[in-house]
Amino acid sequence: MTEQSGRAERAGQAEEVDVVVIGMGPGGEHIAGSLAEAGLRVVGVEAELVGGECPYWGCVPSKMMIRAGNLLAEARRIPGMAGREQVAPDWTPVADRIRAEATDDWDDRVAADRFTGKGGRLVRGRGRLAGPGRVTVDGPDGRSTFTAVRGVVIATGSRPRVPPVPGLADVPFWTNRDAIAAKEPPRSLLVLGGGSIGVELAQVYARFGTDVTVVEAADALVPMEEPEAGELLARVLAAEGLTVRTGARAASVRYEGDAFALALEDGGELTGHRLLVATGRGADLSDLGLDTVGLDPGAASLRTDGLMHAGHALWAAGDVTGHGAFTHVAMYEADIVIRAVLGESGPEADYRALPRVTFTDPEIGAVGLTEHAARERGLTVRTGLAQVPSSARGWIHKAGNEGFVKLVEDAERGVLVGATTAGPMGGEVLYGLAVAVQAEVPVERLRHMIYAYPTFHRGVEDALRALR
Ligand SMILES: Cc1cc2nc3c(=O)[nH]c(=O)nc-3n(C[C@H](O)[C@H](O)[C@H](O)COP(=O)(O)OP(=O)(O)OC[C@H]3O[C@@H](n4cnc5c(N)ncnc54)[C@H](O)[C@@H]3O)c2cc1C
Ligand SMILES: NC(=O)c1ccc[n+]([C@@H]2O[C@H](COP(=O)([O-])OP(=O)(O)OC[C@H]3O[C@@H](n4cnc5c(N)ncnc54)[C@H](O)[C@@H]3O)[C@@H](O)[C@H]2O)c1
Repeated sequence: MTEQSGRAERAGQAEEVDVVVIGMGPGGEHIAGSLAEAGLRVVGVEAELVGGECPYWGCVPSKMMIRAGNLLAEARRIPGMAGREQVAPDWTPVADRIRAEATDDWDDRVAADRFTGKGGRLVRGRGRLAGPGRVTVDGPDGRSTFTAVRGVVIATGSRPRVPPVPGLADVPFWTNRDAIAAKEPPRSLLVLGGGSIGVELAQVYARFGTDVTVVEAADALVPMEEPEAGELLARVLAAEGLTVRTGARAASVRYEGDAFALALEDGGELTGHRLLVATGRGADLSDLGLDTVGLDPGAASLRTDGLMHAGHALWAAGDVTGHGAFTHVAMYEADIVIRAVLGESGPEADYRALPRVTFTDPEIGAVGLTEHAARERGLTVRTGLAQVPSSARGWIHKAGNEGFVKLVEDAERGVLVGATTAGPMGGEVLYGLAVAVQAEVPVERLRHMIYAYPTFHRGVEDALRALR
């Protein structure tokens, strides 16, 4: 604390700074750090850990778990391909690695020092707006108030959405945080929700010996993606011994002894030693003081324009904007905010080629519109589908080669508006198609280029040939 800020706080006055960033997840940390490096007086406000959900309870530790699960799965593919295998899964190195390498045992000192090393000032506590350009923070040392002369950035992320299933609020269910911090795999696990979190964590735990059941209300797993992706995952997960229940709605939940009982609307009942609720995430705008700047605290997300303005001298980035709960969206929007605050020109936000990767095995890469979404928009759609196992590389790969490439073309313009790449390294195969969607490369051009043999991405050429 500087002498001036100490005096201001003791006197109960507002301290003047250039920018206040509320929420220091991937989006907020990038904005606050970059603006501080640019020489602005920046206060970063964080209620929990600098770095947010991604490094401590999200992307990073979950992908460490997935890497470990994939190693086991690859070893189990050795018979018939490369000899004999004897695999003994052990969660200890996974849990240890998450503590030692990913999260420092959920200690954010390195991230906090990184920010202050750039010249920023970290204020711990819960921030809220108290009028235009004014922020109060309630923290361990009491309340501080700031006036941000350039403006305020809201990057408060999202939190799990818990459905109103009778009994659920009264039982000790897991969210992603418990599933990431677990020191041992449970004997059995019920997973409510078959979206990204549900399927990624379900497959990992099953590979470490947990008896897993996935309960998804929609008719398919990962229902926001192409139906072929959900069908593929259901088939693969079932082959690995998981139980997958789609079109299944939970009617009530009980916790008795050491087990959960999940009653379904169709009359069935499922049991498990742990219950992971992974039914989506959403922003919580209720306690951000949005009413003090004329915005609706009851909205589902913070509406922004193309330069991420949520209001006058007020910007937002990341999950809170509702454009896709992904770290790459938070970072992309953060870059736009940084430019806007610094008065630099640049393109507005463009979500046409928003990439998603579900890191199951097979990975599900997707970009742009699904066939359904494209038809809903009234486009004249042609689709092309190619199966990975029938490609040269897929056939060579053999064990674990399930997957497909699906292309969605706006036939009137002759450009791709969406693509899905499921299979080994599906998320990496996606890249070329993300460029094609973003740059609107004519399908005719894509047809007449050279695809290296025998790569997985050569399936794109087959799918282009199948467009109709
Ligand atoms: C299990 C899991 C796996 C995931 N895997 C991936 C993946 O592989 N790839 C990917 O792209 N995305 C993944 N995500 C999503 C990714 O974690 C989020 O999209 C990303 O963290 C969003 O960043 P953010 O900055 O918007 O918000 P967050 O990371 O949510 O950070 C927001 C921060 O704001 C703080 N905060 C909130 N309110 C206040 C307040 N009033 N005052 C002060 N501080 C406040 C919070 O404490 C938090 O630290 C995953 C998420 C989960 C849960
Ligand atoms: N690989 C990645 O990039 C990655 C990984 C994990 C999470 N994430 C991000 O985090 C967000 C949240 O993940 P998520 O998996 O919780 O949400 P999600 O929106 O991906 O999936 C939630 C699923 O739960 C289902 N559902 C909702 N209510 C239900 C109910 N009562 N009973 C049964 N099923 C129900 C939905 O139909 C949906 O399929 C994702 O949208 C994604 O943006 C990304």
